Amino acid sequence: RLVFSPSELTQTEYDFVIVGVGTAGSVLASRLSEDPSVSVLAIEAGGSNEDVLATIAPFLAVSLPGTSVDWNYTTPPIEGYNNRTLGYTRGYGLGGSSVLNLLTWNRGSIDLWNRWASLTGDSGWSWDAMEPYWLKVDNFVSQNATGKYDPLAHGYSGEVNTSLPGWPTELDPLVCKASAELGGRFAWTQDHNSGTFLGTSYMQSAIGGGERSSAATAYLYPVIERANLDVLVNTRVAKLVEGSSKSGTLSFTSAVLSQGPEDEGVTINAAKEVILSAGVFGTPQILQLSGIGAKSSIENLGISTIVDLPDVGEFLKDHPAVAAYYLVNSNNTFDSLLRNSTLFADTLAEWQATRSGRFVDSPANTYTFLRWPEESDIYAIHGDPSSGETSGHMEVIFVDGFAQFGPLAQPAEGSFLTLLAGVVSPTTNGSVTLNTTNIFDQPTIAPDFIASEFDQATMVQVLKDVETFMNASAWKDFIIGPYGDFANATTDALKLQFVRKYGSNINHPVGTARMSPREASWGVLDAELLVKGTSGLRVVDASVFPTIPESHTQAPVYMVAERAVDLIKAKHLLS
Ligand SMILES: Cc1cc2nc3c(=O)[nH]c(=O)nc-3n(C[C@H](O)[C@H](O)[C@H](O)COP(=O)(O)OP(=O)(O)OC[C@H]3O[C@@H](n4cnc5c(N)ncnc54)[C@H](O)[C@@H]3O)c2cc1C
Repeated sequence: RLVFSPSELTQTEYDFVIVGVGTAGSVLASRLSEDPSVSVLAIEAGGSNEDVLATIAPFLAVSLPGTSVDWNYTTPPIEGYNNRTLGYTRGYGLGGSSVLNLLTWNRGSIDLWNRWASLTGDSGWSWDAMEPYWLKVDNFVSQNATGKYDPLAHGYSGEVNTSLPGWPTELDPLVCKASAELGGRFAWTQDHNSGTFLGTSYMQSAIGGGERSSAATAYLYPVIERANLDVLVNTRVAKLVEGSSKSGTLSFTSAVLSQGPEDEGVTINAAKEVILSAGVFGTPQILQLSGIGAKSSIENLGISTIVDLPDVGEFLKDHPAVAAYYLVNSNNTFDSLLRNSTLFADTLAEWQATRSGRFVDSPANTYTFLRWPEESDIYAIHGDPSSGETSGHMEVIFVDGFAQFGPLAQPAEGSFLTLLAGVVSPTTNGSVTLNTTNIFDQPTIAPDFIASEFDQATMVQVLKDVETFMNASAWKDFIIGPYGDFANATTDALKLQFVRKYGSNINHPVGTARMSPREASWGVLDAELLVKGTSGLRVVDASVFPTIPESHTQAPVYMVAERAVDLIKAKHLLS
């Protein structure tokens, strides 16, 4: 049941206390409460966004950042981006970021999962071992699209509805044609979710029947009335405190719940485990506030270090990206839709009446992942930071209109094509550190985009790849020419300047509580996601990723959560 205040809770102890009911937290709340003998409390900082139209209609997703469903974080000035600050979007409310993300559905490459198995020393994270969890999550509903996907690469009875684009755009055949014309690194790939995230393909998304499928709609809402599940909203976990000590280790099985900066809070206990699923910024913040983190940084705020784990909040990785715009010869891009309120209202009405039309998709239908060319000397200079040959170094997303991404707003006139270009194997590390001891104050989230030479060189390379792709003759009747400062970014140095001026990110942060082998001196969690040096405390969300996927991140979060459920059920002998 949904609960709005800690005072409405009828118990002070539950078997499991889940902190953050976002993407991973919704999976855990749903799966752990499958066993009726188990009691579960899931605590979410935000509320329910079930009725917010833009969280349901896929095309409107781009309007969600900066609204009440967003945490609205801000970064400090980022040196690599000419000391600009960026807004950093994270989902606030049930379903977390799965409710406002841009829906792209990527499983991660074969090498990504095998690398995680090797880094953690646990073959359970390998591509083969994770296949059952992918099948538990994926419910691919575009079965009639023969030739456009690999039927063997999908699940058909998982929880999240997934599909190919439902509203074809004029760009789709042009992207296919340019890919066929250029071949090589740009060649067509039937289905990235087969395991090789390289080449050009149709985008698959977490959409079914023209609506977003989120962790909230797929996992949480269908079970929210279970008698053994309390979902407490509008409440933050301010910190964890030591519960009774088990087997000589420090047991963090009590959580302090708070509804405002002045609220002293109430304490709730977990008989079995506290599971942190507060996301890549919330999880390290709670750990640090609880005295689990780098001694050198938390003691500055007067917090006593209970477990000295220097990697908490470190190794923040995200995909830097920049938008390159082209003016196009067309009246069909979504530019006219955004400028014409009658057309917009009619398109919305069509979606509301029949779940059809342009609003059934996010604004992109096709994209490409690329590796640096084999002959490039980048490998000799920097090595290969990607997971391996099934993973890319860069990505380009094709958007059929002017997508506002970064500081440029949609011009008053003209039709556009946006190429969102970025690095998917960045080597730059950022961090999340506390500013104050209050959970209601934002921590410092410093992604430090393009600080490394590899990331700078790769941003330049992907913009060259954009030009190569757009020089294919397939575009000759469609493209008028590059728009704005991108037209003048004709050298490597000017391209880097362009990135510094307009670069942003694609909202895929991971890694702030990395898993590692239990005995390793690095990392925050062991391979079963338990916080090192503690008992009864686990982390399950994007912060556990030991490396950044060279693809979009939500499906791996769902898969990690599904495996975590099995680990937890096995440990506590649950059904
Ligand atoms: C704008 C945007 C676009 C994206 N686009 C894509 C895409 O197209 N494809 C893709 O694969 N991925 C995309 N992503 C990334 C993807 O959505 C995330 O990787 C994934 O959802 C993260 O899941 P999570 O469980 O780690 O965190 P979240 O889903 O963010 O969940 C964390 C939850 O914890 C709650 N919380 C935090 N602190 C506390 C606290 N102290 N107490 C209680 N609750 C707390 C939060 O409110 C939130 O509900 C996008 C993300 C964003 C923001």
